[in-house]
Amino acid sequence: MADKIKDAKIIFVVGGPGSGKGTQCERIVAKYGYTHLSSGDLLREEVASGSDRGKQLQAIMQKGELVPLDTVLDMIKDAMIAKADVSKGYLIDGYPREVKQGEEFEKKIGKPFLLLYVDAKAETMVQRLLKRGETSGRVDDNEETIRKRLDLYYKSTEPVITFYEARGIVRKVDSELPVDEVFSQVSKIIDSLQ
Ligand SMILES: Nc1nc2c(ncn2[C@@H]2O[C@H](COP(=O)(O)OP(=O)(O)OP(=O)(O)O)[C@@H](O)[C@H]2O)c(=O)[nH]1
Ligand SMILES: O=c1ccn([C@@H]2O[C@H](COP(=O)(O)OP(=O)(O)O)[C@@H](O)[C@H]2O)c(=O)[nH]1
Ligand SMILES: [Mg+2]
Repeated sequence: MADKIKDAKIIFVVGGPGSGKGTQCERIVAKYGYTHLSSGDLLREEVASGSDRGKQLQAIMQKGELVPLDTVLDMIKDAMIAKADVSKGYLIDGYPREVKQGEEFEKKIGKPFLLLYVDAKAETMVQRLLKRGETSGRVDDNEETIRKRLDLYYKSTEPVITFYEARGIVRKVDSELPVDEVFSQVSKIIDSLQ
């Protein structure tokens, strides 16, 4: 089964909470036809199913902490295999959250050719998430949890960017700009690589 995705084209999309990863991924899907897999969305689907595992996940996410690495990786892998026959490539959104997750992904699945780094200022991210929280229904879009997600992002996820910089596959976009302008930067990057 895993053979099906052995040579898949993979893009990691990394950035702080509310930086605009999901927004840019939607645009990439519309233009390039990649399969969008958001690790956070996969986890929220499990929560919505009402399963026992979902209940445990919700408790972790509500606190802004990280779900165990193997759980997330298994979900991503299953979702990739399910789409293998129709996929031109995969956008893995919000993953890896820590260097170890990236290493495990590469051992079990494959190597990304690009890490798209969606960069915004902390205050911008907080404001966007508070606004989103008015309608998103996400248990983690509240001020207290947003601060924790942000702290964890700087502590655990930023080192992921440094790790892949050494490999020369990181490209940064400035997501303080309007969505269209950010996407224009994203398009140039993807066009130059494929
Ligand atoms: N002004 C502006 N707002 C944006 C931009 N990108 C996203 N937003 C807004 O910011 C909020 C968060 O965007 P998402 O795309 O959900 O961010 P995310 O990085 O996927 O966030 P998480 O799912 O929390 O990781 C949304 O309500 C968007 O409307 C941007 O480039 N410019
Ligand atoms: O690989 C992942 C992705 C997400 N999460 C959990 O899911 C939440 C929401 O993640 P998402 O990427 O949707 O949003 P972000 O925190 O980036 O705003 C995080 O706070 C974590 O609790 C996790 O543990 N591992
Ligand atoms: Mg998202």
